[in-house]
Amino acid sequence: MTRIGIIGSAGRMGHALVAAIAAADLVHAGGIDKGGDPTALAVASDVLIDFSSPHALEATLDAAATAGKPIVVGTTGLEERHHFLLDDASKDIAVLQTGNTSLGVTLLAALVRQAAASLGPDWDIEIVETHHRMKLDAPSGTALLLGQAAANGRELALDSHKVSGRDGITGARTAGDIGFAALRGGTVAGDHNVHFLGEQERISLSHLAEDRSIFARGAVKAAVWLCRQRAGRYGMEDVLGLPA
Ligand SMILES: NC(=O)C1=CN([C@@H]2O[C@H](COP(=O)(O)OP(=O)(O)OC[C@H]3O[C@@H](n4cnc5c(N)ncnc54)[C@H](OP(=O)(O)O)[C@@H]3O)[C@@H](O)[C@H]2O)C=CC1
Ligand SMILES: O=C(O)C1=N[C@H](C(=O)O)C[C@H](O)C1
Repeated sequence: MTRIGIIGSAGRMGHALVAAIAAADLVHAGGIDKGGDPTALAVASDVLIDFSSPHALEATLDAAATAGKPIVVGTTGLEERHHFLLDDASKDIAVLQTGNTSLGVTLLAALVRQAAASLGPDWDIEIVETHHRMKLDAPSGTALLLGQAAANGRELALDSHKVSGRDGITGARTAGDIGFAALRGGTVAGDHNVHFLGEQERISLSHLAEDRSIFARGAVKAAVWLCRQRAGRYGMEDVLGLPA
């Protein structure tokens, strides 16, 4: 039976993961939080799942690569340098990183890509996300993932078209921008709305997470799948057999 080690085990997602591992009849190999030893955890596990902090990533990837164990990274707030670290580790081990491990958002990303490609550049794209008051990063990893899907559909680079958190005299909207707005409050597990705004008509594609158990189930499914993969970089669409 697959032994799963958790980075960020005492957190909200850590608790949800422990429940999902038990529900899937798998083995919880242990967990660490800030100050814990990722090397010992990697040795004791068949696969690692990391839902913690970007600050943990470098040491966690080193531990996974040294022990030769695959890793699912769900932590958000990652910067370009973290993606270089992920690319580097994926030369030696199987690495799956995603801003959202749910089935629903993975499907939504494919739909957003298709809609962006079909509607064309005359339709403005705005992404609105709502999360609980404790969330540390914005825009959410999911919003960025959906923005990337829209940019892929339009065959353009998200970095040069991303506009986040407008305030003040912003001027008129630039054609081709992909806008992001973040709301924070209460206990919302994660709502994402992708708006396509055209001339006299609008389309909105949405995903509403009712409980973070959906992320935990997806992460556990991904971890089991990842144990059978070669070294490389993967996404949830690979696990679920959906288009990227
Ligand atoms: N991809 C997805 O589908 C999802 C991603 N997330 C992301 O997962 C992450 C965690 O979310 P959540 O569980 O709500 O957050 P919490 O704050 O509840 O938990 C984070 C945990 O990580 C631990 N941690 C912090 N720094 C380190 C470190 N350097 N090394 C090891 N452990 C550390 C914390 O320990 P301590 O208390 O000791 O600091 C804490 O137990 C966030 O980035 C969030 O956005 C969340 C849900 C779904
Ligand atoms: O911090 C959270 O809670 C969540 N984080 C992820 C994100 O940043 O998109 C996924 C989910 O929306 C919950």
